[in-house]
Amino acid sequence: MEQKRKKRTGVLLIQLGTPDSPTKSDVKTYLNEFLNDPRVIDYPYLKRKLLVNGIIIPFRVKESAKIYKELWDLSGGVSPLLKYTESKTKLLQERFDKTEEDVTVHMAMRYRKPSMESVLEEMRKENYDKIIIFPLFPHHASATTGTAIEKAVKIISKWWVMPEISTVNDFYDHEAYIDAMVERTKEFDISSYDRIMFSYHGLPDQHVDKVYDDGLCTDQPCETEINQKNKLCYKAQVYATTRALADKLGLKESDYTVAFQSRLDKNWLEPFSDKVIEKWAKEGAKRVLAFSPAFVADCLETLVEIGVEYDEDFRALGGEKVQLVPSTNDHPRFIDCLEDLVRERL
Ligand SMILES: C=CC1=C(C)c2cc3[nH]c(cc4nc(cc5[nH]c(cc1n2)c(C)c5CCC(=O)O)C(CCC(=O)O)=C4C)c(C)c3C=C
Ligand SMILES: [Fe+2]
Repeated sequence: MEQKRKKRTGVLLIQLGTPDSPTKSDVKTYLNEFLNDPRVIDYPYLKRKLLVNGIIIPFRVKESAKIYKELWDLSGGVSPLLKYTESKTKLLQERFDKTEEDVTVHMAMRYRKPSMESVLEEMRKENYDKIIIFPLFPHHASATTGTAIEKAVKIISKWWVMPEISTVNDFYDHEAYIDAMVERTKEFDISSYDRIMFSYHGLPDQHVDKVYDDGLCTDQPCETEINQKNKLCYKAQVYATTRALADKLGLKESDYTVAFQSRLDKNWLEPFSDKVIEKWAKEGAKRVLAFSPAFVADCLETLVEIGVEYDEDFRALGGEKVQLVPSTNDHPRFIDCLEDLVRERL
């Protein structure tokens, strides 16, 4: 009898992407690719072009390049987002190298390099039986998970031979992801902080409203429950992560605040993290512990926005310290999470 052939699986870990370097020209190229994505700035083509290329990029690029330079300086001359995506890929591969399964782990960035086109072309040549598209975002958003899956599927759909395809849509409540965040907290004495913030990347209100066929996100109980209607709503998922984390950290609801950072304009999810920090400083708070669970790798938004800018603003108003809890990065418990999510799909 013929021996059963072993199934070959290729995993594609996808991160958001980062500029090639912190120069103005590389940051401009990155912002141009990123912000012209219709799932990110969801306006009709001409309106988006005018807004992004006529207003946002010209007004933003100088400041963005400056903060990217700060990030590179803080992180040894590399993008931490790229560095940690590479180390996650290597560590996950090592897990599968020790097993019977034939699994190869690749990584790509949705914007810039390594590009999804080039990595998926390598994967096509491998002739995998199955491809697992794995965006590295715990919370589902059209601007992150959605665009990564759409692009991968668009590229694969042009192949002559189609492999089996599986996707990871979210992992906001995966036990190992929550545990990895909790492990990161162990180097801090939570009881020594007078305020605790869970600061998530923001989203325009209209992005969460578009999850619902009738009504708005604010009509839903997203802050207190996940249900059939809001299960893929970013806001509902970040609150669910917060409840799971608070539970494991032994925090009561009154001990912490959920807030949203990195907005481009005022019609984004509220409360805004920077405003909350400002209010706390004015109330006389001295020490803030800030978690940023939407990011599974440290990046501009964690190391510079929270770790430097919020800290400076807080001190300027009389506070002592905004302490960032590092992202899960390549913590072994987070690699457990990745392994688990792949294994469930083999
Ligand atoms: C964690 C999930 C993310 C969501 C949701 C998200 C939405 C979103 N972001 C922008 C605009 C910008 N984001 C920028 C940086 C950035 N964003 C994420 C993740 C999410 N974004 C990451 C991981 C990073 C950092 C990348 C790095 O290189 O370290 C930037 C660039 C920086 C800046 O100029 O401030 C912009 C711009 C929008 C418009 C959006 C949803 C609509
Ligand atoms: Fe962003």
